[in-house]
Amino acid sequence: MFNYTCLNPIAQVGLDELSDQYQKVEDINDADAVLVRSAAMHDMEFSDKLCAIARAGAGVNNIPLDKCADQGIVVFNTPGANANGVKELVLCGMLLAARDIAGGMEWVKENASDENIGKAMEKAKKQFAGTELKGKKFGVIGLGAIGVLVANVARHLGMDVYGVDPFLSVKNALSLSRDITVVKSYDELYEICDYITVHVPYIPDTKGMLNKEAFAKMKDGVVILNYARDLLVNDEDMKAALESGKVARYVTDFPNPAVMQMPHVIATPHLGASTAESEDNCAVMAAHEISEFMENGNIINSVNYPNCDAGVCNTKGRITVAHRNIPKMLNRFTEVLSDEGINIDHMTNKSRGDYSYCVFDIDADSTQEIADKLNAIDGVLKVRVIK
Ligand SMILES: NC(=O)c1ccc[n+]([C@@H]2O[C@H](COP(=O)([O-])OP(=O)(O)OC[C@H]3O[C@@H](n4cnc5c(N)ncnc54)[C@H](O)[C@@H]3O)[C@@H](O)[C@H]2O)c1
Ligand SMILES: O=C(O)CC[C@@H](O)C(=O)O
Repeated sequence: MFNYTCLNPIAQVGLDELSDQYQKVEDINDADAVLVRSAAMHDMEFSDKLCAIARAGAGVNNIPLDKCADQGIVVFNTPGANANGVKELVLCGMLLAARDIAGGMEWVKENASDENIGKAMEKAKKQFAGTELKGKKFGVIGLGAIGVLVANVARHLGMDVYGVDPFLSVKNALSLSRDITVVKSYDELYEICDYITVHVPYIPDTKGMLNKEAFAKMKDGVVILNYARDLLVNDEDMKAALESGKVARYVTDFPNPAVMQMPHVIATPHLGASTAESEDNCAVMAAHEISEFMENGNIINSVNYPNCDAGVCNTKGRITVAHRNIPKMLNRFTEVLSDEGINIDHMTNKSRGDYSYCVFDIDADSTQEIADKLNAIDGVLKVRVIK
């Protein structure tokens, strides 16, 4: 039996994917696995029992990835599962920025009881007029799951689309409409675009990337869309850019008190992934990742350990070892197993940065005693008896 806990509401359709081998618990200290969305986990302590955290979503900046890796806790996310939900909201944000739809709707509410509203609005409407998206230059920073969809939809609207991504994958490059221009530097994109949208993870390298130096290179009156994370934008510099007119509109899914004091802000309350479809997709993918890991020891879509797929175990036993990526570890593991007279039928070892993960399929039943001996090796972070 495996225990799991949910730190945020997780769509039931996902939880239903967990078999009757799983029971929900309230206390994270009793859990083998955690399902989470945006709950802040940086200040949490994790028990030795905890093996896996699945983020039902893309961004993992709410989870202490290195601390988890050091404790042998594998963290997963659900790549692409909510990308369409975000794409549709970005499209909405572009339209809200191009035309004063919100102002117009507000005016209608205020004048709702005016018998002559039909006449009055024909006079009033000029104050809400805007521009069209067609023909405008649109820049996408980060051509991942969301960025690619946003770039393609903008192209279909007749925009002239540019993208930049220093780590563009072949899969994503192939998913881009052919007439989208991929540029090599942010500067190239900043100089030409009327609309700039950001879809990169929040990591030390991207912190505050939209700052006064970046704004200085952009066209006057540029529209900035941020459906990625608040701290990608330097708030003080954004305030100055909005006040001077350098940035005409800041459309963000991440309001805070400082942002809400700024002029020309269009804000939504982190709604990008809040659609029934995205929530279901993320929950189902997260539940599959947890089941595969808890039941077979396989790692799919991890963000702090290597992916590792040894399939279903067809031998008598399976043991997994999360360990530091340092020399001689495999020698030590095989020594423990051979000292026990155990033959290894199949072994997979994968590494990612400072961490490695090993799956041993053996010709004997795994015992807690063997697991304890492996656990005692310096550099081992977590050993699990799968079978
Ligand atoms: N508003 C929301 O509700 C919502 C929903 C989903 C995701 N997000 C945010 O959007 C981000 C992107 O999501 P995704 O699903 O597209 O992720 P993704 O991993 O598919 O794409 C991220 C892309 O950013 C690129 N990248 C990384 N560092 C970069 C850099 N320094 N400069 C340019 N590109 C860089 C990567 O190569 C990758 O292609 C997430 O990390 C998350 O913070 C927000
Ligand atoms: O869970 C959510 O609602 C938001 C998720 C989103 O920010 C993400 O990074 O996937």
